[in-house]
Amino acid sequence: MRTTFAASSAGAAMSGGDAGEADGIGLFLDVDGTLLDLAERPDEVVVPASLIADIAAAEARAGGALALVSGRAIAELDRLFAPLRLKAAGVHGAELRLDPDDETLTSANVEPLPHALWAELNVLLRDFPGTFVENKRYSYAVHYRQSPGAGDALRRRLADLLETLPYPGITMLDAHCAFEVKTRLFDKGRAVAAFLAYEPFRRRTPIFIGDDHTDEAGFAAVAANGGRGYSVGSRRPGAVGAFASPAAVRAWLAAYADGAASA
Ligand SMILES: O=P(O)(O)OC[C@H]1O[C@H](O[C@H]2O[C@H](CO)[C@@H](O)[C@H](O)[C@H]2O)[C@H](O)[C@@H](O)[C@@H]1O
Repeated sequence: MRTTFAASSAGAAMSGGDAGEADGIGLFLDVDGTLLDLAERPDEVVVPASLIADIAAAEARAGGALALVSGRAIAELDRLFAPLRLKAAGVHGAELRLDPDDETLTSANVEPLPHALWAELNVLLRDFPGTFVENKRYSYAVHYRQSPGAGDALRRRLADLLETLPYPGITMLDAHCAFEVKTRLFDKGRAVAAFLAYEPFRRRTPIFIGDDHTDEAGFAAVAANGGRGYSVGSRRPGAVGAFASPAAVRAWLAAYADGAASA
């Protein structure tokens, strides 16, 4: 069963508590292109066994204040990072799991996208061999990694489609060789804000690490709450620094988990 989550009212209902344990940071980690190297297809990513152990140890060092903030669905994150079941935001914040013992919640007012739009996208993609669309209920990700030259034409066709179809409020975001078709009702920034209203994130200094345009809302949210965003590869708008690669993020996480690095 899914429940609707309203960040503001639930946050106000939280009791107080000292969040000053550990070293005072709250870690928000993007997945693809940040913790994991990018792969040709979404189901081809490799999760190093050492990463699972390092995330668990980093979560312990952060006093539990660690969450995945991903474009993937939470069920998919659980499969990738098994046996861990982490605090997580999925599908760019449409799904929230503030406590690993809880079920997955959907953000307030967020509904699955219309099936008719899914059908329209599949028809459109017949003109773009090598592309495909991934159905995440609250977002349809149109992938063109295997047809990289198609990006510009595909962007124009998708924009035209969204303009002409009767689905108000649906937009698309540029991602890595993909366009995320979603409503404007949720994003990674709002997901981070929801976590920050809860223990153990309250009063922590939030750190967000992400790699693409969809992560920029996360960088803005941590900056607005006294924290810092770091991108991966190039330095993206809103980030105060950048890791060279996902391998560099994993190395930092391992060092942080060991107590050999801080944030
Ligand atoms: O927010 P993230 O955790 O970074 O997830 C973003 C998207 O990741 C996946 O797509 C991306 O990674 C694939 C595997 O490396 C790659 O083939 C694809 O080109 C990338 O766009 C995932 O499929 C999406 O649903 C996520 O939104």
